Amino acid sequence: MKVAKFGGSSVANAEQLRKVGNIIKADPQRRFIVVSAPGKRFKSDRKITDMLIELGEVHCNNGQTDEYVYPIMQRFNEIVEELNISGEILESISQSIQSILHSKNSDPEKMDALKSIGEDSSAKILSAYLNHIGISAKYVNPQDAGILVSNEPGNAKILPESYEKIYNLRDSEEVLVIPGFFGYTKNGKLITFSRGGSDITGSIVAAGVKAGLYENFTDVDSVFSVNPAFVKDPQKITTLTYKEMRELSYAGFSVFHDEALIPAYKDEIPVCIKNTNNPEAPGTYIVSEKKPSEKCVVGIASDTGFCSIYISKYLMNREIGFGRKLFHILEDEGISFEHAPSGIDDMSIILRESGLPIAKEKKILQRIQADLHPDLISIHRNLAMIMIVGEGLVRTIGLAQKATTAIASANVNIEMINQGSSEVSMMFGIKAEDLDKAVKSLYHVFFE
Ligand SMILES: Nc1ncnc2c1ncn2[C@@H]1O[C@H](COP(=O)(O)OP(=O)(O)O)[C@@H](O)[C@H]1O
Ligand SMILES: N[C@@H](CC(=O)OP(=O)(O)O)C(=O)O
Repeated sequence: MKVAKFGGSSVANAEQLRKVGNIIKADPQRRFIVVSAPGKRFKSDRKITDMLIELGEVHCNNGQTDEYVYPIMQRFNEIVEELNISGEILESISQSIQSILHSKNSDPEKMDALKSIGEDSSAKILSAYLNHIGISAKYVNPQDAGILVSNEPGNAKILPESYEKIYNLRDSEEVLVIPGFFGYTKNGKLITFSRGGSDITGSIVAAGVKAGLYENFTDVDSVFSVNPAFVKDPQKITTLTYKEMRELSYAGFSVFHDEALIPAYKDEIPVCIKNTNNPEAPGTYIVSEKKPSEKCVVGIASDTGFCSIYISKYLMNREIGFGRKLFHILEDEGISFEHAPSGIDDMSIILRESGLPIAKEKKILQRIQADLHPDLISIHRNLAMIMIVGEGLVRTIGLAQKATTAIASANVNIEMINQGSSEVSMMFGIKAEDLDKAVKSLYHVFFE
């Protein structure tokens, strides 16, 4: 049996949902369906989740919400009308929104509940549509499915006891349609995963029901070796290992959530990324092992929005506890970091800029100054990270040189390199404004 997850682009409108219906009909093994909220129908369109977040923000700031509810209901109205299914679903979506807005819950609780409306409504609409076209289907709320999560609003983690309950879903005769992106705490509180988290739900359900395959339907034929925003028609990847995909998705391949691999990986359930608009295309398989290939690099991922804290102190290497004290300050201030390359007298901490807002900067610098007495400390913003990924990296001679030459030939200065901490990846930090030319040059050297 298979779990099929359909992303926002696959449920964006009635036309897309008809394609989803055909895909489910074409394979009786597709028994567990996980859906996202309606996504963008065209480039400048808005995702329903973004509209719901905006509604939540207006509500929490005591603003007038009617004009924010209206366009959300319009989108659902259009879908329901075009699919010719019962208008009762619309009534229940509208009631759910109003009861959240009028509840006595805290703002973060209301926000997560509002965010879940997109996925929840998609699942109700799809299950009604499947029945309409003759497929016996049932909507299942994540609480009834057994998806138990930690109490971290907007950033839930699955609780291990969930899997046993999810296994019981196998007994169902009907196709089960489960909304992605959220679960419930043991106390029954609704909590969402991080953004893009419907991929996580799909993987959890696949692991729970012990599926033979987790299909992740999106709007591209495969995972490409580089983000198609940088290079036109990049090379397709046919097979990736879990390790490679985790590094790539963490470093910017937004096609699949980086946290979504773990549940599938633990149970060795293969994942296949497929295209709803072209389901015949073979897609990309993510598996635990693959045959060694002549290609040592499978992908080049990149992302912007990073900054670094650079600290220099003579004899840092001999000062016992220096690193611990520094990390303690970050922990104390609730700041997580991504990388921490260090030298004899120097250390850089790479963070997401969102984790170190300008307002916090002064306090952090003061605390580091007071506790660690560095010779020099500075913060560099607007950085981008490029990650070169491949299982063959460890056994390839001259790869770092090839990469640095490619970046140099694009006339880009490398701010930092992190190699060796992961066996399957090599990281370069550069100025964000140089990203486009550096990635193009790397792609040219490794793939063209
Ligand atoms: N390396 C990559 N390979 C394929 N797609 C990528 C890659 N990097 C970024 N993407 C983007 O990911 C998009 C699909 O992810 P997403 O928008 O989350 O889809 P969905 O709406 O199905 O959840 C693609 O349209 C593509 O623009
Ligand atoms: N709708 C949620 C969760 C999700 O996974 O969406 P998508 O499948 O469109 O990436 C979000 O936008 O974050």
